[in-house]
Amino acid sequence: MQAFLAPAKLNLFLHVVGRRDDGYHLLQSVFRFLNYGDTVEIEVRQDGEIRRLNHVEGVPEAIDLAIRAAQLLKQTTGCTLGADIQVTKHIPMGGGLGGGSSDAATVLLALNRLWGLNLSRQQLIDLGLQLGADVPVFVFGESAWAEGIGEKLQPIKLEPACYAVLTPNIHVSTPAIFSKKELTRDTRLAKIAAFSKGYGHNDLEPVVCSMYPEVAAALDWLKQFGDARMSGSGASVFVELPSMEAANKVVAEKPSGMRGFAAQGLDIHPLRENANEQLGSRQAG
Ligand SMILES: C[C@](O)(CO)[C@H](O)COP(=O)(O)OP(=O)(O)OC[C@H]1O[C@@H](n2ccc(N)nc2=O)[C@H](O)[C@@H]1O
Ligand SMILES: Nc1ncnc2c1ncn2[C@@H]1O[C@H](COP(=O)(O)OP(=O)(O)OP(=O)(O)O)[C@@H](O)[C@H]1O
Repeated sequence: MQAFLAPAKLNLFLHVVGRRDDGYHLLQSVFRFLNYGDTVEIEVRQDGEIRRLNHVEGVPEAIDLAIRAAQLLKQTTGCTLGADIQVTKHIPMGGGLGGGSSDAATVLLALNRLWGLNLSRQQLIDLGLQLGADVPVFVFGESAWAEGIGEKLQPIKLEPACYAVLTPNIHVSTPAIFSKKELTRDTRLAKIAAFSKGYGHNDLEPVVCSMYPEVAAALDWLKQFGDARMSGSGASVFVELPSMEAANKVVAEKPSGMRGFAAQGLDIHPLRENANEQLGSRQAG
């Protein structure tokens, strides 16, 4: 089996700027990957079957985004090969860190190569969007300024940074948060040039904090160390710290009732180079 990283992401800020007719929300956000994530192991099968080797608590095979990504890629391309897929989860589920989405993107990127499909990065982004709004950025593969529902992506240069990430032991439902009446949906549109460290806020944060006191408490505690924020639709909260030593120290001192890890920003997705090669060979051919 070949092993691939599916990194976690942070939303450094997240503005809700509108709503589409289909109910999906228009966002502006900066996505940053972390050098912490799930491990996705894949082995090509000659018989065309797609099989999940692991059990994920609460995630039946039929809805597992890693498996659905493989099935979608197979259906779309008519590839006759299959795959054994094993995901070792480290990213807290429903944590706003994009775990399932990242697993799906890693499967798309890895199978594109292992099945010899030569789909372009843009084709994989389009497929990823069918699986979820957070999948495209992982296929895009670098720190991004995101618009639309998360599929309009521009690269953005970010300073190196270390983070402490805490996840209260609760599960936040993304659709439930987006459907709340109290959610503000009219933050003013900004340009990418407006972004610098500490920019913006997370519009979903007050809604999640009012529904889940555990998230409010985690944020309050983390704010003693800096400008703490929630990622995505929560429940995870994070703060930037000057070093990994400082980040590890914060995680070691975290209050009970939550998970935590320290990580560094990851500028390029480990599978990004492969996507580029595919793109390059396609253009050359
Ligand atoms: C909050 C973020 O994590 C920020 O990165 C993402 O926008 C969420 O992305 P995701 O978990 O991949 O979300 P999806 O699985 O596509 O959507 C779940 C549900 O969240 C709501 N949703 C999601 C994304 C978005 N831009 N607007 C929405 O209103 C919709 O009700 C949708 O049915
Ligand atoms: N491979 C997978 N890993 C984790 N969750 C998955 C997976 N496949 C499907 N899911 C489903 O997706 C839900 C959300 O999980 P995920 O970890 O992606 O949330 P999240 O970090 O809040 O995502 P996002 O930030 O994209 O909203 C889970 O509760 C689970 O039902």
